[in-house]
Amino acid sequence: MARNRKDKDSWAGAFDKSVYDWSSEEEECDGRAQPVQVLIVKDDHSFELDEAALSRILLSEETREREVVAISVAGAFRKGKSFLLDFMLRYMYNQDFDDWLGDPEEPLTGFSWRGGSERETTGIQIWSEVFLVDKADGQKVAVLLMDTQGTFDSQSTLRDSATVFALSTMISSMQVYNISQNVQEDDLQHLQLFTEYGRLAMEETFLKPFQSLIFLVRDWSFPYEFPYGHEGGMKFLEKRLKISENQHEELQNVRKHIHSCFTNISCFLMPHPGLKVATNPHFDGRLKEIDKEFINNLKILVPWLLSPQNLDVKEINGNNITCRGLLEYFKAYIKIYQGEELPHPKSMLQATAEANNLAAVAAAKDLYNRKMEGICGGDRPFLAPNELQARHGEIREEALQLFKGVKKMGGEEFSRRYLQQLEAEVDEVFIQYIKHNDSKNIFHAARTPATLFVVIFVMYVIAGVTGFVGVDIIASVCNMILGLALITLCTWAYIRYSGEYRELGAVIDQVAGALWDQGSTNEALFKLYSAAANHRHLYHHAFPRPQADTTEEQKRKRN
Ligand SMILES: Nc1nc2c(ncn2[C@@H]2O[C@H](COP(=O)(O)OP(=O)(O)OP(=O)(O)O)[C@@H](O)[C@H]2O)c(=O)[nH]1
Ligand SMILES: [Mg+2]
Repeated sequence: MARNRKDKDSWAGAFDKSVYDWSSEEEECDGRAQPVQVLIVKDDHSFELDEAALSRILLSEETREREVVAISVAGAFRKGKSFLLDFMLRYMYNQDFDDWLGDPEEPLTGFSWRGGSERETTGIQIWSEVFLVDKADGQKVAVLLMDTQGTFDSQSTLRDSATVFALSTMISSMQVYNISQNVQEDDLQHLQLFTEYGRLAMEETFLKPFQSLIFLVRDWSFPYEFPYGHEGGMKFLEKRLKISENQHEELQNVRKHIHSCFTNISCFLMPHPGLKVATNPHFDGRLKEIDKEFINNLKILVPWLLSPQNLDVKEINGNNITCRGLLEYFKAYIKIYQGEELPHPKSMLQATAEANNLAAVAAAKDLYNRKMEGICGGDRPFLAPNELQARHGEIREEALQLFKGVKKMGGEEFSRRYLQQLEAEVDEVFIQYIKHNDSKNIFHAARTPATLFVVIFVMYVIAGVTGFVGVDIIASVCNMILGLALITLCTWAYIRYSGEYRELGAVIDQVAGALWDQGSTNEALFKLYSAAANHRHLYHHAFPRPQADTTEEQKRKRN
């Protein structure tokens, strides 16, 4: 459904109380405007896009080809986001009236809001009615209002909060960042985390990924420092987001990141709405119970956000997006968050604990590598394998002790995983050291040519003997093998000299190695056998046969 904001007749019906009298859970059954749940966060913390509902809003005849302005309000839970959006709705319906705020006795309805400490809004909700607004250049744009799940409620993981915030920032052209009392460093850090999570899911672009960011500071209590409103807000924000040389790098990075993400950044300081709003459980949003100061600033804030000249059309990669385009982007973005390719954002403690443990793993591995290099690395001479194994054992233990000795956050259980990782990595590196050490063994290096020489020699002798005896067929087979071995030897020599065709060289080495091992095992078996045969008398001497038993048995047999 779309409503033309200039269409006064339609406004009267729209502002009728019944229009707003909707709970967010109800379906749009009789065409009356209501919030529509388009992004659902399920109990298992997965996300689902209600494509049908979103299509109904974005693909209606009047809106689908119109350029879209998407306004979202996001921030921590229970800070009056939905409450503010309902005033925005009033403005959209009543804009042409001076007194757009309406009747002081009128309860505030629209997006579902309430008092209390438990969260209210979940996922992302969009007002079912798209407002058609005439911009100054005569173009009609479609304005979409979006309410979001508050971040950091007790039922959401950090990933849930980051995803909802990131998605709303990616989809909207104007993101109102609703914060309470002040712009704290953690507000900036969370914004950095969430926008980075959004940027990760978007294609790389040379343009800034997001458009307008409006810091909306609620319950501002220092008007004597910076006055309420936009101008005070801008001066305040300028001070907060200033980057200076002598600032710590961490502070600079957060600020640089925020500047690099948004095309426009502004700020508005809002006064406290009064104790009735904040603490009275029966407060239903009627104006007469809200502080005058708050209402006065509301009258400035909402037109400042929503008047036609201030509406920013949604742009992606420099192109204006229509409602139809926005639907496609929404579908594409949600797929990325449903998949597993994005890393999960981590809590500060978890990220710090991981960094601590990884740093300790790196330091321990470094120690191991340094010490092993001193023993068998580079051009150190060949070391007996037993000795190498013993030294590895000592140094490995030293590295593990170093890891265990470093102070790390996250606890024993958490760091055990990293200890196992360290052990595995050290053992893997040790295999490389063994290979490196082996390669320095001159006999090892000569194994391939030696094997090939032996094959050539043996084949030569067998071919000679069998040829002499007259078994020509065997002689020619041996000659063939001899030729092959000779070619292989030449090829191997060329590969070793030129460094080309290294794969082929590796195959030759492997085959020669296998032959060598085969030969040496056979040889070892042969040696074992002949030693056993030569020294059989010693065996009999050590384990004499049970003579008596045998004679008795023989006697029994004879009987
Ligand atoms: N202190 C204070 N309270 C406000 C303000 N605006 C609204 N409230 C009150 O804050 C409470 C929560 O309002 P909601 O609009 O439901 O808050 P929300 O941020 O949408 O909450 P979630 O949907 O749970 O994230 C209500 O009792 C409002 O009366 C404000 O500017 N300051
Ligand atoms: Mg809400």
